Amino acid sequence: MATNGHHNHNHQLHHHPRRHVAVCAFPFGTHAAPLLLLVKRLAAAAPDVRFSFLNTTKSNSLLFKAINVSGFPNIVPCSIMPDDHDKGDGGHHHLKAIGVFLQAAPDGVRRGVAEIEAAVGVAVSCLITDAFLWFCGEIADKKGVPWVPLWTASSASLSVHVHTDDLRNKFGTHHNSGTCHEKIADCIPGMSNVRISDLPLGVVFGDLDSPFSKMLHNMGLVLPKASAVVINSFEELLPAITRDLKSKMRCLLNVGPFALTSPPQVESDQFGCLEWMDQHKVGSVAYISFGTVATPSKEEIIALAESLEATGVPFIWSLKDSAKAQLPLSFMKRIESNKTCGMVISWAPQLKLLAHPSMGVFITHCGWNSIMESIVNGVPLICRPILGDQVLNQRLIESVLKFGTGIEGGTITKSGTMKALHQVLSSHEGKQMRSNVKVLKELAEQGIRSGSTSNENFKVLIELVTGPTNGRVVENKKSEW
Ligand SMILES: O=c1ccn([C@@H]2O[C@H](COP(=O)(O)OP(=O)(O)O[C@H]3O[C@H](CO)[C@@H](O)[C@H](O)[C@H]3O)[C@@H](O)[C@H]2O)c(=O)[nH]1
Repeated sequence: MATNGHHNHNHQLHHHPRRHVAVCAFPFGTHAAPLLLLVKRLAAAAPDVRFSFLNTTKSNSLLFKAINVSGFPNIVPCSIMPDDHDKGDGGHHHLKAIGVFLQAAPDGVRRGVAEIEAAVGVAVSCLITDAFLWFCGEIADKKGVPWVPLWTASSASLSVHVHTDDLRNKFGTHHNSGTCHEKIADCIPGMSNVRISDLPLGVVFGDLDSPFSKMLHNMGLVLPKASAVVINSFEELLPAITRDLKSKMRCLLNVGPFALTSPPQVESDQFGCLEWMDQHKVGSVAYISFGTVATPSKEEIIALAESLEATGVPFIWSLKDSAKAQLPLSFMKRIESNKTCGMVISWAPQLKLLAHPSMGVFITHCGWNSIMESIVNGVPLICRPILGDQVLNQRLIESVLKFGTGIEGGTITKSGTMKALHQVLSSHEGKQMRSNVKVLKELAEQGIRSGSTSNENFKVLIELVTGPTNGRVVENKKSEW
């Protein structure tokens, strides 16, 4: 394992920090970014506490370029986790790389923590980690310090993992979702609209023995024992699920949406998207992104391009260069000769785009960060989930929160997408979706006002992480390690 040159040499400030918190990231997908944003918020509240950000070299170098921590000498990137071999294609390589990382991670964390303790000369007094790193609970417990995992997705998917054994007991386990897919996951409070087929792979169907499924199962078993589980959400969004999770956890802290409470400060607009948006009518533009992990098939990319061409809906499409090559030549020629019809770019300033008045609809894979960002900006969705929690997220959006629609048949076809675009942008139903998401936006904003839930939860978190707690009992239940 390589220690890197990232160690901070600002000895004046850090020779004797009051406390030393180890933060352990999961280096795939959009997991490390929300963790660093949370740490920034904590570091601002506790400038005399040092936060050592343990991660792989590759992830840390991308992350600390994307998120500016220059005003935070107490956040120190420590690239001492086992390095990943992420090919970033969302397929087999990605899962394999995750498996390799997960296998090496427990030792990596133990050694990493010992290294930073030796380097700083102050013992670690709290472990904040991605929830996927479930084994950190035991590491923290052995050290006698709090473990504070961050769950980066929705409370609904968290609940599914916490209730995995209940689901398996009731519905059995299956090779695929075919045999039980229309059944309702009603053994989980707040899930009366969720079908078994909406659950992530590896819970009751799929490969239950893959390293990823096992990790999620183990995580669901140990999270209730964590000192506090932190979520990028707000309690009012899914109140029944929140209530149930609170009854199962020692402490559950919704401290989001991060898009409001810890927005990233640098979002460069190198392609001039915002000026382009200025030229379009209010509520008219479609923004398209499928996140950082997976991309739809070539056929779907072509069908999406055709639907945009046929409808004439102006668009900004964030698409990796490798996938851009799959777009039809005629489509590329059209957008090159007439820039106002749309742009295809490799990375968009998503939050700023969603906040722009011209934004009309977000065609999304339903990653949780994207969903929260849509809610805080009041943007309705067209959903094309691909993996993991995304199908469940689509179900919540369509049937519970009601601010978006799927595409007929579940995959992108020209006619299905044209229909969905019409529905969201031009129909009465679309109007209703827009007004529903505005209500959620308002709830999110209320949640972060002083004295409200997310804000109060953050205060509890600060006390827990930076202590001393002045006798205040933070948890609802005693530890059962
Ligand atoms: O051009 C782009 C594309 C993406 N983003 C940002 O990238 C993030 C994407 O996050 P998300 O929507 O959550 O997608 P993934 O990166 O795919 O997220 C992974 O992690 C999420 C949180 O655990 C899960 O919900 C997803 O299923 C999983 O794929 C968001 O903050 C976007 O604002 C940009 O800024 N510009």
